[in-house]
Formats: sequence, C-alpha cells, structure tokens
Amino acid sequence: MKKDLAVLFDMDGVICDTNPYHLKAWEKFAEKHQLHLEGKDLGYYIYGRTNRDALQLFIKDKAFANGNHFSDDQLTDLSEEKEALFRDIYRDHVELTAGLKNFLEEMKQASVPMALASNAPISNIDFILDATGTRSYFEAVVDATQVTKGKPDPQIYLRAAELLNVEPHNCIVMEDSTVGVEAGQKAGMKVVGITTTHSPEELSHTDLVIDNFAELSINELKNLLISGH
Ligand SMILES: O=P(O)(O)OC[C@H]1O[C@@H](O)[C@H](O)[C@@H](O)[C@@H]1O
Repeated sequence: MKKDLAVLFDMDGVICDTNPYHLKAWEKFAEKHQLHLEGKDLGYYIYGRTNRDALQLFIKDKAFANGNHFSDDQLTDLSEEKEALFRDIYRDHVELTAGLKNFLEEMKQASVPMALASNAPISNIDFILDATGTRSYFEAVVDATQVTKGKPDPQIYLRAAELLNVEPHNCIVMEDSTVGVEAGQKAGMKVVGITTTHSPEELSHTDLVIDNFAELSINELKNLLISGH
C-alpha cells in the first residue's frame, strides 16, 4: 500500500551547510581557469545547480579562457576537478545541519519513508553520507545522472517519489536553493525552505520557511499536506 507521507531531502545546504565551502571551491577553480566570478552573480551560477549547468552558464556568459568549447567528457572532468577541491576544503568541517539528526530519527521512528535527491555528483553524495553516517536513513538516493535533466527540472524529485512508491502530492521536499524549490514545486510537492543559503524573503514562495530542523515536527508536516487539498 502507498504511504501518505514521504520526505525528500536535498543535500547541499540541507543535510550539511556546504554552500560557503562550495563557494570557496568555485573560487579556487575559477582562479585556476582564469574565470572572472563576480560576487553578485555567484549564487545565480552555482547554488543548487548541477556542475554541468553551472559550467555551461559560465561558458556562455563569462567565457572560459580556452575558447569556450567543451565536450561532455571535459565537462565531467571539470566538474570532478571542482568537487575534489570542495571535498578537500570541507573534509575537516563536516557537520549535520542543526536539529537534523533528531528529525531523521523522529521520521524513522514514525516509519516515514525518506529519500535524498541531489544535483551533486555521486562522489559528493557518497562523501557526505559516509562522513555524516546518515546513509541508512534514506530508502532511495537520486542524483542528476539518473535522470535526463537536473533541478530546476522536477525529474529528480519525481524519480525519488517513484522509488519510495509515494504519490508526488504526498511528498514534502526540504530545500535551500531557489533552483531546488522550483524543482519541488514543479513536481507538485510541498516545499519547506531552509534558510542556510538564501534569506527567508528569497524563500517566501515556499510552503513553510524554517531556520533549522528543530523547528519541524511530524505533525507540522502532516498539516502542510492537509492545507493543500
Ligand atoms: O542539489 P544539491 O544537493 O543542492 O546540490 C547541488 C549543487 O549545489 C551547489 O551549490 C554546488 O555548487 C554544486 O557543486 C552541487 O552539486
């Protein structure tokens, strides 16, 4: 029988507050490749996007030093290069977002199915799940290579719902990035915005804005679903 509630977690900015470290990694990467990143643009280019999409935006708008043409394999290599920088920078700072461990436990005790649905490459997903010891909480893990388009396309979240065998309208998405919020909403799901990466104002189009997981209970999630029907 299908369950009437599932929680789908984004990873970067939701499981761990990683985006400040991604920013540092992108800065290092940009320096090496002589890309000129400007402060106000950074969020637009990187937060929540797949590296391939971010790189293609850089290529289109900023011009890579080498003439701007990359094959698929080159994009994959550049993406891995940036993520290796990220893992080196973040390794000594790994920490779950506030209140998350208790929240995961509460959901597990209540038999609420949970999935991880991230635009990050699997190398980063493995790194975070192993470093935080949270792998066993997730019945399904979906990354961008398992679908044809990453977030903001809804496919990642729809695939996660399918793997959990829960209808999209019974899924609640936990997101920090505007790109991810768009994916969750396009999937027909309720979205809780967590203010690790964007301000409450920037997340005001979500169904609920929280600063950390200590503010969330299973009853609140159930109320969110009810309020939409
Ligand atoms: O979908 P998530 O978990 O937010 O992660 C996606 C991306 O988030 C970005 O902020 C990072 O710069 C990327 O490297 C990362 O892959």
